[in-house]
Amino acid sequence: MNDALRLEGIEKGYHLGKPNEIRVLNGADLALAPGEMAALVAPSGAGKSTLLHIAGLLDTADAGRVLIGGEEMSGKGDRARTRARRQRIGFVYQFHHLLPEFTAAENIVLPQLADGTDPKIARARAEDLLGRVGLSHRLDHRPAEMSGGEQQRTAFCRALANAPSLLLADEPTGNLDPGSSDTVFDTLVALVRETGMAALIATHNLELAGRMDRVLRMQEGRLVAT
Ligand SMILES: Nc1ncnc2c1ncn2[C@@H]1O[C@H](COP(=O)(O)OP(=O)(O)OP(=O)(O)O)[C@@H](O)[C@H]1O
Repeated sequence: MNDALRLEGIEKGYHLGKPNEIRVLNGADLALAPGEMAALVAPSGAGKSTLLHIAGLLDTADAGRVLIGGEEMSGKGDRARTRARRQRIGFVYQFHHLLPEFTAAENIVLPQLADGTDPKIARARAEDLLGRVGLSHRLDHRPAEMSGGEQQRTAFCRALANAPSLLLADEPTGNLDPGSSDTVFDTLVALVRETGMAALIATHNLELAGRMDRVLRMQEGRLVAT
């Protein structure tokens, strides 16, 4: 079976004008099997976000290949990358980035409508997903009317709206206090396990990382097993 995500020889630098070139990724390789959950642990500035953005087709590498479900994405144009991002990849950020003027359910309906799903089916899926993370009573609340943990759980549901095969999360509980971070993280893990997605989750929290199938570190712009 194809890997859910495969990175081969990824290089990335930021060119701020000589002599200020920063090399962040320097031949990073990764193979993530379907259903596998891996943690990405590295100090601040090591390049976790850069790697996740490249894997999530939000940014392009200077060199190397990105394969999603066995399909090479590196050379593809914007339309194909956008479609792959919408259908096959879910992304969770440290801050929820929910649309403030829409309710929790609407935030999960919208990406489905963008993908051509029937509105009734989209609404039913939003209700189902929010129910699974214990938010059936928050369907029609706007983000400002929810707690930080509730907002982040809604953001997880939005990432899963179009049933992607790969979830990428950039410190998904980094913005929450330690107590709610733990329970919200548990919710994310349960949701990923239930759906059988592969997931790559950047976190500073070693205890949370230890609950994944595998923990990866970044060392000199490469990924290494711990
Ligand atoms: N757009 C950019 N332009 C220039 N430099 C950048 C840019 N984005 C990131 N960098 C630099 O690249 C390096 C890696 O950044 P990145 O955000 O990937 O690290 P990180 O491991 O995710 O850090 P954190 O844990 O603090 O979020 C940092 O030194 C950062 O300053």
